[in-house]
Amino acid sequence: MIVTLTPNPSIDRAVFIDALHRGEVHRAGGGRIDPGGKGVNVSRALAAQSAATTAVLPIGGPEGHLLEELLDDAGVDHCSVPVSGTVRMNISVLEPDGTTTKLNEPGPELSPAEVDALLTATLERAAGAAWVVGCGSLPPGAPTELYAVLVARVRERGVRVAVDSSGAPFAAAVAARPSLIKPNHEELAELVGHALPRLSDVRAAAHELVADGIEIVAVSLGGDGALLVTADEVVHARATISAPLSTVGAGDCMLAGLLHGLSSGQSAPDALSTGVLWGAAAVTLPGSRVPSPDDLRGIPVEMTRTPDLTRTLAT
Ligand SMILES: Nc1ncnc2c1ncn2[C@@H]1O[C@H](COP(=O)(O)OP(=O)(O)O)[C@@H](O)[C@H]1O
Ligand SMILES: O=P(O)(O)OC[C@H]1O[C@](O)(COP(=O)(O)O)[C@@H](O)[C@@H]1O
Repeated sequence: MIVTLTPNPSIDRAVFIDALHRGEVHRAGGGRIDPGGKGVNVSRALAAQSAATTAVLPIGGPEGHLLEELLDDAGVDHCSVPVSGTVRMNISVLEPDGTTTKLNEPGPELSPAEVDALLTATLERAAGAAWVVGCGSLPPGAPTELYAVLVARVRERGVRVAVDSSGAPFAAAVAARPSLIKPNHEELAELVGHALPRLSDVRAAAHELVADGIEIVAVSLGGDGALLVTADEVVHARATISAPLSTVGAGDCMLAGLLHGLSSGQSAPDALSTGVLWGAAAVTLPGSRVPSPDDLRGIPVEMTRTPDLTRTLAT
């Protein structure tokens, strides 16, 4: 069982247009809505592969009801914590060449009691879980230390904990030493405070974090795949997708595949390959649709324990 906590979930609306022109009226060729928020996407990706998962999330307002309906339709088990504000709606504008412009709302203001209720619900479900994972931005009112507190409390219960976030909440969580983190290239650079143009720079930054006590650092690198670093291993995996459709939620699918692999007994390199496969499959799908078992077929993943560290990264 993998328990996800999404303090700031969303309804994701994807709008398809030919080209984005600032300040002009666009007639969209179509659109879709999906349940959203990073932990929600991790749970959706797991549920789509029939893996056990529960998503813990705040629910409020009409968008909250819609989110619950969408999760029910997708067969995603969820634990809704009622809040007085309204779940946000995030918009992705998708152009035919794969260019994605995202507009993310801040989310509802949570009261201290609502934040406590979210943590309590997550800890209740953590018992017996293989992993608890805290994902995404924090809504207004949630303390910067929310993920750091989650890490400490989950670890006390003997359960492994992962975090995927950004900015100050991510830095605070990293200081609390979760078992696993999954920054993307930009988030890792932000965390260590300097640019990481080559794979060797990413490896060095990840090594520093491992030396500080994080067991697994998995860095997603967009079209360059992902690099996983532990105290004993450096592994790179990559899948080539010739015409990516939408990268929204790809990192969440990658994290879901990685955690699923680890909790199913795969070695870290094999689990990384599973993660990269799920992430690559996600970019072949519209909006933030998550891959079905069929979508994973026929995508070859190259994995190596001796990556070319001189590789310059595109992302
Ligand atoms: N253009 C692409 N081609 C192939 N795979 C991709 C592409 N973009 C993303 N991926 C896959 O999705 C994963 C997550 O992508 P990334 O953009 O790094 O995450 P995030 O969504 O967190 O920013 C990558 O590790 C890779 O497996
Ligand atoms: O919590 P944040 O950082 O605002 O991100 C939330 C958004 O990110 C997503 O989880 C997608 O993730 P990506 O950043 O990987 O595209 C959406 O479902 C959601 O709208």
